[in-house]
Amino acid sequence: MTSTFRIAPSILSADFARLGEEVENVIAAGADVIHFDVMDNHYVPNLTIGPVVCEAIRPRTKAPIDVHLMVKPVDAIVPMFAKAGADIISFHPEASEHIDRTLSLIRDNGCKAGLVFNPATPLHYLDHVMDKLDLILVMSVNPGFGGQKFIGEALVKIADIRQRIDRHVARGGQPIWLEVDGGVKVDNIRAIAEAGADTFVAGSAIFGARGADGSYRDVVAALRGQLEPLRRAA
Ligand SMILES: O=C(CO)[C@@H](O)[C@H](O)COP(=O)(O)O
Repeated sequence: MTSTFRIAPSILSADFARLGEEVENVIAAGADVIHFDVMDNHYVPNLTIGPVVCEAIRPRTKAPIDVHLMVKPVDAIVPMFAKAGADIISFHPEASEHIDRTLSLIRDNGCKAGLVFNPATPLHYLDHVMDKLDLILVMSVNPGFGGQKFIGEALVKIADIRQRIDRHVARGGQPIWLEVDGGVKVDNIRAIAEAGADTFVAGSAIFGARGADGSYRDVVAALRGQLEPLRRAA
């Protein structure tokens, strides 16, 4: 069990007309990471935001910007996001012709590198690249939209990846974040953490729960509160 947990609001569910303010508000509310969903209407059936938006929000926070690329092909857009201020860039293995090369490209551009697993993507893609990973993202919904229901089978995959990461670290490997994205709520975050995740993306659960004071403090505190007993037990 890890003692470090990170809350990563997905700005896909934020008010895009006030995006800079929304980024500042969730970080002020106690979140750790800004999760930035990039969809191309090709790899996934939706279209969202690109490097210019990343560049626009970069000055609004010192928190890491965690870019989740749901695009195909991947490589051409990596340097653009690095230049726009991304800290972490992750992509789907099915969307890259050369996974090892794309991971190197991300790190060579000064960012941390992540690989993303859809609900039906097999874990063998991890087999030869653990040394090149800083983050593994498990999708607990099919990618493309916020507000979907958590797919329970993801817990099995999280537990499997947790074992792989722990074995890797025990052999002297670098730390790797284990992030989960899709349908994460106050009522399931503890079970997700118990399965082995340490980083939790939440879109509708956070941006749909602005408190009476106009802030996101209560919902971020409620998510963290669910994790507190695990942190003490670690
Ligand atoms: O990448 C995606 C969806 O493709 C996610 O980041 C969603 O934006 C999460 O939204 P919620 O399920 O938390 O509402």
